Amino acid sequence: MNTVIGVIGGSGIYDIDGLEGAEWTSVSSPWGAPSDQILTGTLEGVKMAFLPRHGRGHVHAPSTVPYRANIDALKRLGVTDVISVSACGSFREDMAPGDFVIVDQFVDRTFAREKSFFGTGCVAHVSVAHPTCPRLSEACFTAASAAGITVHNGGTYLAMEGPQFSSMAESKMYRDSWGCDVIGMTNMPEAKLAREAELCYASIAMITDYDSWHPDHGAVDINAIIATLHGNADKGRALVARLPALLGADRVPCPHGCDRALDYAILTAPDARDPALLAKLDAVAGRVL
Ligand SMILES: CSC[C@H]1O[C@H](OP(=O)(O)O)[C@H](O)[C@@H]1O
Ligand SMILES: Nc1ncnc2[nH]cnc12
Repeated sequence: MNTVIGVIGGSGIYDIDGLEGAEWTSVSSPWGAPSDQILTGTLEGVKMAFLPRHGRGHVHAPSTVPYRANIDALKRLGVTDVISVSACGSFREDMAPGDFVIVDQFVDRTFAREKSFFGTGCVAHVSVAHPTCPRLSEACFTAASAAGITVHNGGTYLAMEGPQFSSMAESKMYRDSWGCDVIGMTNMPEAKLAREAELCYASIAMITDYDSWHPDHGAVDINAIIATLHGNADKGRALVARLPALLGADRVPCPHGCDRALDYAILTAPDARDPALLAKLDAVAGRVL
């Protein structure tokens, strides 16, 4: 099996350079239109697929990003490993703007998004106890370190609905009572859907601000975020460029079982399954259906 690296670029990252045979490709999905076309190509002999999460021109808000269509479209292109690159705020003094965090846990506070490919007619329950892939996350940490980026290995990401930033009371609660490290608006349900689609998922959080808890930094300022984003985006691209060499073109099964997440997940009896839903699940769950 071949490795195909899928990169979901967040705010400030709308393309990547250096791909051989780069081409923007339209992918249709039964889950609706993805955020944009997908840039496909090869880097150091490894296939890559890049999707701007908000679309080129930043069209989609965090609540309206078509998360299911995006993950389904990447799966249809043969993607095996998804790297999410996102802007985020920090709850930790030592996780400063400009630093990267390889996220390994989430608290999902989103409430206005479709969170599963499954439902009436085909019910499935996958585990997200460990929502990111340790192997892929390790490769991201190694790539970031080699690219000279200040990177923190592990952190809990609070996924909020947005689009407004948090109040100071919320920010302090997420930090002091809930023990979260960073905050953003997009990694959920993306990570859950990647698990349902049996894709390895790693999240690179690029810190742009201290949210609103920090006594010396005041409220989140979008202009300051954008200034930091420009520096972060180049570092993000440098990190991604190192991944093909680390992951290699020949893919061995995930030692953590991400690519077998559906083995025992589907509860609906075969004769009770909804044919229309099964048809939509062809890419995501075709391996087990
Ligand atoms: C530009 S600040 C708020 C915006 O940025 C982040 O987007 P992404 O995760 O796609 O990089 C954050 O989650 C908000 O959507
Ligand atoms: N402070 C913050 N809260 C939520 N999303 C963000 N994206 C960047 N900074 C953020």
